[in-house]
Amino acid sequence: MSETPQSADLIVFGGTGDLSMRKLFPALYHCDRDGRLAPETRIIAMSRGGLDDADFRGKVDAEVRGSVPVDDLDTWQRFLDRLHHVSVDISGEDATGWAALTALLAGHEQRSRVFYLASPPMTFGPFCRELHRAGLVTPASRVVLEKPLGRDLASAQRINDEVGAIFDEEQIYRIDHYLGKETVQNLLVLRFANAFLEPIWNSLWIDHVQITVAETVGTPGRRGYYDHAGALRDMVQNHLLQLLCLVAMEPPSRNDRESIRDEKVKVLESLRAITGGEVDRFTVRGQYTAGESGGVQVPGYLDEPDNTAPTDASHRVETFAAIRAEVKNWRWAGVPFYLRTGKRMPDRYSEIVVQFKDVPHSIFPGSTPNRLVLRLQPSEGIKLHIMAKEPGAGEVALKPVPLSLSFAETFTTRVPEAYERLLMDVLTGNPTLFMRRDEVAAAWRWIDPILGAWESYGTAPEPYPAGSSGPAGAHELVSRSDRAWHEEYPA
Ligand SMILES: NC(=O)C1=CN([C@@H]2O[C@H](COP(=O)(O)OP(=O)(O)OC[C@H]3O[C@@H](n4cnc5c(N)ncnc54)[C@H](OP(=O)(O)O)[C@@H]3O)[C@@H](O)[C@H]2O)C=CC1
Ligand SMILES: O=C1O[C@H](COP(=O)(O)O)[C@@H](O)[C@H](O)[C@H]1O
Repeated sequence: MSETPQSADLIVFGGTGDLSMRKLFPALYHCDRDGRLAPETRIIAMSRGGLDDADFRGKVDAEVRGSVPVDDLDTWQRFLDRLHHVSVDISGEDATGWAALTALLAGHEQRSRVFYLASPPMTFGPFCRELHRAGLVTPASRVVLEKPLGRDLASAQRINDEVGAIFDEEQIYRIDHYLGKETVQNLLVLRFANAFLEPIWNSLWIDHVQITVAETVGTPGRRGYYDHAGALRDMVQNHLLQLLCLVAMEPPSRNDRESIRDEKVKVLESLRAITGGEVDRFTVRGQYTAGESGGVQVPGYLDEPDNTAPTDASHRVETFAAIRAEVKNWRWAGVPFYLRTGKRMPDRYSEIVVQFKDVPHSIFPGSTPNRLVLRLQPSEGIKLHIMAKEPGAGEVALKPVPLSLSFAETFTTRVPEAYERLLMDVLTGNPTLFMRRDEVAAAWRWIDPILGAWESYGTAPEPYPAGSSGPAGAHELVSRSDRAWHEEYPA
């Protein structure tokens, strides 16, 4: 039975940015369409944009309407009517913006109040200080911090301290939207609600794990953010490491936020540090050049259209990262975890591949090891490739065939986007799928030496053409046996 939604004010700092337009507003529209937002709930966007409410509603209408199924214009209009815009520049002295926000929120202290920081991480501390100074932080308010939290461990700790000076830890929601994806949550169910996997979920039976997040999109219009982030900070420090944690963690004692977070931290702390000369051996970075993606010619990273021209940082930033990681504990010793992510790849897909070892002794020629593939997107599902006999008389011929579970075919309900789930969790005060401060710190502790080494090289990453599967060096990271599988049984 669905609960009656409570009235809320959701204030989105960075409400005109890429994240807001591509993910947050479409998700909020779906929540509204499904009746999960109370009639009085308001969404107040903040940016330097100098827009009034009408301008902002026009912008959302133009940029978001095409990406959501607007089958009913009244519902779309109701959604637009919830939107407001307040201009503020956090890097300058700007009293008018804060006065306007204060006026808008006055008299609504009883509502659930959520401040969503969808702006560059360095603005998080200043925004929180200004909110406090304006007296807008009520005991019941919550703050959402987008990833990546900082640029390294030191800046993450500083931001956490700054935000922690204004909000209690229970009020802070550190988001990683991959944790809101259905298949990611299903990974926990697969591992801990099925008995057959646990006995073989270790280095005795598993050869290696591949975690891949491939995107076809480039970074047009995002130079300001991306030049200072890169794939390692933007994707690996958070999304890919969270996925690795869920694959590698020990069974938590309960399905509650602290038990799960405790186990994830243990995994992060067990990651074998990659330092000094090992960085060259175990990591690869690349940057896309012009090529063909999705059937059209696209520019290279340095020529992406943007308001700002490329700088030295643009030349050095990676749009592709691959790492051979290892979890040094009893369960996983010696099992490589290959992490890979890149922009302008040939296809968009995110998946976790668990590659089992071969049978101890094969009596059939042509047998290949089992593999479990968890597809996070698109077409979420789980496939277990097993060996089967090809029908027919004569010599036994083997073929790997998938036992396949497609969520779309098995469950008829719409699979919600991760941000829908997570935004509703914040609005209703459920922090289970959000990250704890020590998790973020442990992830940075492992990433920092890699970043440090890459920055010390002072050289450009390996180029790869848009639409290719990354720089040549990335393929060398994967052992010969892993490659053999790809060659024989492409996804
Ligand atoms: N884009 C994505 O897919 C994802 C992004 N994120 C995170 O979300 C955050 C935003 O990313 P993204 O949307 O891509 O970035 P954009 O550069 O597209 O947007 C940044 C937003 O912040 C506002 N902003 C920037 N500086 C200031 C300032 N000094 N004062 C007030 N507002 C400011 C901008 O508005 P204006 O310029 O008009 O002032 C804009 O609305 C980052 O922390 C990123 O890591 C997380 C997950 C996915
Ligand atoms: O956090 C981010 O994620 C998106 C990819 O998210 P997905 O849900 O579409 O897989 C990525 O494009 C962006 O650069 C990054 O900041």
